[in-house]
Amino acid sequence: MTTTQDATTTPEHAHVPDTRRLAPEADPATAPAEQSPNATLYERLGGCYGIAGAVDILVDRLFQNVKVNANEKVHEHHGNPANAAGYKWLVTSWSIEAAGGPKCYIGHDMDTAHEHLAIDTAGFDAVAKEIEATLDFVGVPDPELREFMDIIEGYRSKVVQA
Ligand code: HEM
Repeated sequence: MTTTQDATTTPEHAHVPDTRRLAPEADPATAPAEQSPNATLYERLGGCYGIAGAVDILVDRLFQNVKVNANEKVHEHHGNPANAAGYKWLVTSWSIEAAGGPKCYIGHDMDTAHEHLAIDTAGFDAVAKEIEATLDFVGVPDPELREFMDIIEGYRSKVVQA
């Protein structure tokens, strides 16, 4: 027997969970239930769950982005799916610290991390576009989105070394 979808009901899968809204219930330690008016950007982005959720999507997109991977040295890293999990951890923890959250980043500073990659302005712009599009995609409000993009822009001169 086959079942038919009732057009008047919303199918289960149509509901896309908002990871930022889930954060307080999911992890009260990192995302306070009540946000004070002077909450850090880290808190306003939804704490560890909000940031990790965005980075999960971002890194998958970066690994597939044609402009980002036009740089052969970048592609040596981003072209290998085995690098995804570790890279997601590093970018998540870097972002947590950059947004004013707890100290947890164990990777290199931004100069050292990118010095062997010969990243040019076009490469940086391609990544910045993906970061902005991803924050928008997961529903980060405009003030928080702008604040985080200003932080990213502040690292341009350290990352662009070509
Ligand atoms: C402000 C912007 C950026 C941030 C915050 C950032 C963040 C990071 C972090 C946290 C790491 C890990 C460092 C480590 O392994 O210790 C990393 C490595 C890397 N980044 Fe970036 N990145 C930025 C821009 C870019 C751009 C524009 C590209 C390419 C066009 C890029 C490509 C890479 C690659 C390929 C690696 C891995 C290098 C390796 O392990 O050989 N990044 N980045």
